[in-house]
Amino acid sequence: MTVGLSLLRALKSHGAREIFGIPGDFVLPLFKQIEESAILPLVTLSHEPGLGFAADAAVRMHGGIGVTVVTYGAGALNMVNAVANAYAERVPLVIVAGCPGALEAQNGLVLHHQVQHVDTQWRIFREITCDQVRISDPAHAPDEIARVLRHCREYSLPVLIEVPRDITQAAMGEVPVLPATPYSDEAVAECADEWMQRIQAARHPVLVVDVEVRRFGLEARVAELARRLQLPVLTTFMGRGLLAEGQLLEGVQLHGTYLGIAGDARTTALLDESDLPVMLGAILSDVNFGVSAEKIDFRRALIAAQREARVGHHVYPNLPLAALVEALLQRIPAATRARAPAPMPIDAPGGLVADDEPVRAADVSRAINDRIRAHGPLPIASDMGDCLFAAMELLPTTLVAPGYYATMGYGVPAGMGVQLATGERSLTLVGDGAFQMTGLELGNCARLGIDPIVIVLNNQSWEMIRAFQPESRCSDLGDWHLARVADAIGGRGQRVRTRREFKAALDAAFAERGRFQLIELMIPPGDSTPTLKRFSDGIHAMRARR
Ligand SMILES: Cc1ncc(Cc2c([C@H](C)O)sc(CCOP(=O)(O)OP(=O)(O)O)c2C)c(N)n1
Ligand SMILES: [Mg+2]
Repeated sequence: MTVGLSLLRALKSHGAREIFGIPGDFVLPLFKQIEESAILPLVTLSHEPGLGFAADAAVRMHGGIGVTVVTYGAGALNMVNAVANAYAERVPLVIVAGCPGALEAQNGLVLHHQVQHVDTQWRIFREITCDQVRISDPAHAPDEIARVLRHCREYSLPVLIEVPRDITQAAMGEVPVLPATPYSDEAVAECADEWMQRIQAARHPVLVVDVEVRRFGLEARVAELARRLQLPVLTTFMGRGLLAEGQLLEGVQLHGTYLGIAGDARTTALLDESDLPVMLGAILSDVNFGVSAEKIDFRRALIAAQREARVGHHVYPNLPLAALVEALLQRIPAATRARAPAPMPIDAPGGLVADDEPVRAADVSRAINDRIRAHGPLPIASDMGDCLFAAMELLPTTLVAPGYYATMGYGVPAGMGVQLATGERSLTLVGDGAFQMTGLELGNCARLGIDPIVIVLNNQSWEMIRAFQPESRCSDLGDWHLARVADAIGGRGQRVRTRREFKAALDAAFAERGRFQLIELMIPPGDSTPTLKRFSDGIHAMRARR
C-alpha cells in the first residue's frame, strides 16, 4: 500500500466521512490517490478559509473527524484562521498539508510558497494544532499518524499531517487505530463520588452544558444525567443548540442560554445565584461568562473540560468527560424522582407580524421561530455579527457558530458543510460584511448538489463595530445588491424591505428545492437585535462601573 492510500484508509477508520480540499502542486500526487481510490468523497470549494469553515461545521454535525487537504504554504497558511477557530472551539479537524520533498527542501533554492524557512508552515501550525506529524519515514509513520489521530479524537482539537510530495507513492503499512489512552478508573470513581457529595449538599445546583458535550457525542447521556439529577440546565453562549435534537429535551429542565446581563433575568439568576454550578464541557471564555454582573467564582464550581475535572482548588488530570458522565449516572438511581417544576419557557420571540412595516433585525428570530413551531427544528449555521445574537433568540434547534472565537466568514461555508454532512437543508444567518468575505462559496452549490437557505442581514455596515464605537465612520459598506449576486451565481435572490415581503420570501425559499436561496433583508442602518442591544448596553455599563 502507498503512503497516500494508507493515510486515506486511516482517516476513514478514525471517523472521517469526507475530504474538503483545494489542490496545489505540493499535494497533486495525494489528490490523484484521493480521486482514484474514492476511499473518501472529495469536496472542493473556492477558498481555503471557506474550506476550513465548511469542514469544521461538517464534523460538528456528524462527529468523528473532519479532514482538509491543502497545498503547502499558500494553501495551508490561507486556512490558519479557520484552523484557529477549530482549535478555540474544540473541533477535531485534520489538516493534511503538502510540503516539499526531502531533496528539494535541501537543494539550496528557496521554493515557491516558502516563507522565512522551509518549515515555516510547520512552525505556524504548531500554535493551532495539538499534535503534528510529517510523513518522512514510512517505516515509522503509521505509529506516528495513529498517535496524532488519537490525539485529534481524544482532545477534540485540530492536528497537522504533512505529506512531502515525493513520498506519497512510497510503500507504507496500515495505520493502526490505537486503543483509547488509558486513564484511572479509581480517579474517575473518586471524582464522581466527590461531585455527587457536593451536588447533594448544594442548595441551588445548576447544570451548565457546553460544546464538548456535543464534540464527544454525549448529548443523550448528559440529557439522561440532567433528568436523573433533576437540576435546571443552562447552555453557554457557545453551547446554544445543545440538547435540542428530538427527544433529548424530554424531562430535561432546559432554561435556555446563559447570557448574563444580556439575558433573561430569571435565567441569569440560575447561574449567578447558584452555590454549585456543575459545568460539563465548558470553555471558560469571556463570551460564555464575561457578561456576568457578578463575577462568577469558578472555585465553587465543578468543571469538567479538556480531559480533566476540577473540584474547588484541585484537579483530576487525564479524566475523559465521557467516563465522568457514566460514573455520575451509575451513582444516581434511574427511577425518576418527583417531577421537578417545568422549565421556564425559553425566552424565544415568535409571531412575525407580516405587515408593511420595515423589516428589522428583531424580526429574524420571530420568523424562524414561527417556522420551527410550524415545521420543527432545522439545522442552523450562523456567522459572527448581529446575526449571532439573533441566533440566541431562537427556539432550541441545532446551531453551528463561531460562538467563542467569533470570526467572520464562518456562516455561509458552514451552512454548506452542514448540508453536505447531513443531507439536511440548512438555514444560514449572516451579515452583509461577513457575506462579503466568504459568501461567494455559494457559487459551488449547484456543482455540489446542495441548496441551503441564506438570510443576509444587510444593514450596509459593520454594525457591531458601530455599536461598540458609534463615532467610527469606517463601518459603512455601501449597497452590494446581494440578491442580484445570488442570481448571478446559480441561486435565487430575493431582496426584501418589509415584514410582509420577508414572510413571503421565506415561504418561497423553503418551497423551492434544487438551488440555494438568498434572502437579503434590508435592515435600517443603526437597527440591531434586542439581544445585541442588551449585550452592548451591558458591556458599556460594566465598563462604566470599572
Ligand atoms: C475575520 C474577522 N474580521 C474582523 C472581525 C471584527 C468584527 C466583529 C467582532 C466584534 O469581532 S463584528 C464585525 C462587523 C460584522 O459586520 P456584518 O457581518 O455586516 O454584521 P453586522 O452588521 O450585523 O455587525 C467585525 C468587522 C471579526 N470578528 N472577524
Ligand atoms: Mg452588516
